[in-house]
Amino acid sequence: MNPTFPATLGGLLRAFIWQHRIAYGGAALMLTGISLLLVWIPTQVGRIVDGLMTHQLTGPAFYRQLMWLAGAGLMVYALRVGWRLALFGASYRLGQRLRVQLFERLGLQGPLFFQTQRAGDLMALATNDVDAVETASGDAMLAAFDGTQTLLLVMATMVLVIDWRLGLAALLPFPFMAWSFWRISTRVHEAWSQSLADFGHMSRQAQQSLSAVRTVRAMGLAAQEQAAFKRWAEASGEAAFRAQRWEAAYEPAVGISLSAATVATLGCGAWLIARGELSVGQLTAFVLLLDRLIWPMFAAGWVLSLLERGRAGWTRLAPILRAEPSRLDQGTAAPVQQARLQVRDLHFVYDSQQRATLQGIDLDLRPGRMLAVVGPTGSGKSTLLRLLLRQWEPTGGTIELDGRPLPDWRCRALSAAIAWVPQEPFLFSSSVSDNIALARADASQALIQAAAQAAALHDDLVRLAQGYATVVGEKGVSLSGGQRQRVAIARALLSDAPLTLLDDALSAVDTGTEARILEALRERRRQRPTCALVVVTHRLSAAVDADEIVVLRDGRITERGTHTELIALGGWYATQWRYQQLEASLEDGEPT
Ligand SMILES: Nc1ncnc2c1ncn2[C@@H]1O[C@H](COP(=O)(O)OP(=O)(O)OP(=O)(O)O)[C@@H](O)[C@H]1O
Repeated sequence: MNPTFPATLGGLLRAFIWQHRIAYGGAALMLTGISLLLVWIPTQVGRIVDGLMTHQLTGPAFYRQLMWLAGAGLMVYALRVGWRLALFGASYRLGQRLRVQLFERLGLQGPLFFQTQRAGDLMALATNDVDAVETASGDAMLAAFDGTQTLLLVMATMVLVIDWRLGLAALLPFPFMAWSFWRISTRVHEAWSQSLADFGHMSRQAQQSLSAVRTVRAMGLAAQEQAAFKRWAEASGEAAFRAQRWEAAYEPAVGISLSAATVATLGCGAWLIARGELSVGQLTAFVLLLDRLIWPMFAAGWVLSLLERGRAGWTRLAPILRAEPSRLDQGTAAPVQQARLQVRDLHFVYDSQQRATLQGIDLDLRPGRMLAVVGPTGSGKSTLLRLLLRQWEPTGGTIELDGRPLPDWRCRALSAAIAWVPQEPFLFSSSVSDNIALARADASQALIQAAAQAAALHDDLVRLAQGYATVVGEKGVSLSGGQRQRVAIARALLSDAPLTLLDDALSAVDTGTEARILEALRERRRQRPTCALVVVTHRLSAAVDADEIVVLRDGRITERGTHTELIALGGWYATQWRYQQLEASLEDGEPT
């Protein structure tokens, strides 16, 4: 577990408040000033009432007292603005820090993590759950401090300054209120936890439906997806409303308790006035002070509710923020100079699989050369590339690039050294130009165009209304599958990476285009002899010119050699080649 973040909300808030002690201290001082003034005002009113009743307060002295009251009111206003700026300024920083760290942490996680976490849930964490923790560090801290302080000050003034017997009478209903608060806060916590969990489900549902919008429509699943979304939205809303309903019960509990306290105070006060032990002004001040207790009572309920929400949010956030990165970046070597690849006795087993996906793989790829990996579907070809990219760690054996094991390289250096074109390339929702220049933001338009030409994409692009400036839509929806593949190939051609990995990346182009692209890649190796190419392909025509072809079957290399050698061997490769040649000639209408 990553120790940067404490496991509990209490721990997090303590650490954060200590870190921002000046802002919190300033807010606390201003709140104390407000509480003192708010307690002083009723006692001042009491003094004025007594002065008026005894005719001792008249003329300028009376107006002076009124001015003091007005001054105190203005001061309260100014201090209220001050604490808000200090406190909320700090609590927003917590929200911001949590969001940034969440994003950074997600960047350190590998595929295994994302196999168990869903994007929608992670979005809900970054929005709703962070909000809940932020509010707990701002509003809740304010209400807890201010409520407690006001309560203590008001009680002390009632008991010590006015009359302790009145104070005792006013306290009689308080045990009932404490019991009600405890009951209500338990229910509020349950309801908020449920609401946040259901909100996560709702976000996940929305993310899933929107990212697969074409499939959803094509399969006529829109109504079903909408119903699922509605179900989670309703469940989340219902749980939030349940929490609000329980929170609403605070008000009657406070109202009943304060009414009972007022009745007890008036009864006891009348008795004390009759005995000549209390003045009318003192009773007035006391009753006004009772009013000051409303805020601490509400604050108690509010604080409990906000902290419960914050706790529910933190319970979901902390495991993600504290999770160890699944891809350790402890290497120091950089940059990779040349694409020399050595794989020795490589084994790999996916956690969820019983059998090894790769077993005893040995490969040698020298700069300037091309390796082709072929084999039946599910034989482990893409897995091999994922291990080269360090998306997964081998369970046995070693992979060396430019003479060093992969973990010795800085992750950034490794990413910069390998241009990977996956089976389904990802395009960002920006222009085609930007998508091609992703790995080289400084590339000129001429270079981008040259890469597009080499990837046999240029002619397609000039036919688009906006040309290279065409925005490709989310995930590149406005381009065909073959165009998306060629944008990704142009991206690889433009990058400085010495090692290029094509994972069945020519499957959506015709054989003529495939040949042009392979020729461009060969030309690149000729111009930059430090570069090498690994091509995973089902179509053997893409492997013919490779310096070495390996056949993977059930995770093992069963055949290896050049095209001519493998044809002579008469194994899987030779059979597939004959079959694919026959298929191609039938498509061309040339019966053999
Ligand atoms: N993330 C994963 N978790 C568990 N098993 C996986 C995962 N990815 C792939 N596999 C399994 O590993 C095996 C090899 O898959 P891989 O994608 O490497 O095959 P491939 O040769 O590239 O297949 P294709 O030619 O169809 O793309 C398959 O049995 C697959 O089910």
